[in-house]
Amino acid sequence: MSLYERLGETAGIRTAVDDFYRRVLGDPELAGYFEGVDLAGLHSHQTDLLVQVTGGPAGYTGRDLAAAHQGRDISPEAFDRVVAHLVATLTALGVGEADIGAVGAALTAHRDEVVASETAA
Ligand code: HEM
Repeated sequence: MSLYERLGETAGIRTAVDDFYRRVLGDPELAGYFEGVDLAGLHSHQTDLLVQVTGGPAGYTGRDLAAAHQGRDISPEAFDRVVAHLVATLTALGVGEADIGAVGAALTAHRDEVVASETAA
């Protein structure tokens, strides 16, 4: 069974993404990054991406992660908080520890594309 199936396929992943953004937007240290963002579009792209990377159908049509996050001045601390919220979501939904580790590792692999580099203007 793929991770996609264990997460409850697209419906389960959508539920997880909703819970995840509730946590992120409710975090005063993160909410500012999302001001003025089209949240419906973000939910849908984030769901498609997670479906795709966990072994479900490939349907992600958003920008690549470097382009989506460029110029947002995302700090390493903000990145870690976002990952922690996703771990909290998956824990609350009863996802197993090994699967949470796999999702966490998949996200952390993209750290350099998301976090602002110190030399960026
Ligand atoms: C590995 C971790 C992350 C992944 C996989 C991820 C994934 C995504 C995806 C798929 C999109 C949609 C792109 C599109 O619609 O074209 C997006 C947009 C966005 N992300 Fe992330 N993200 C991550 C970390 C973060 C962090 C740490 C922050 C801020 C603290 C953040 C803030 C945003 C914002 C503000 C947008 C909206 C961009 C826009 O609509 O113009 N992301 N992210």
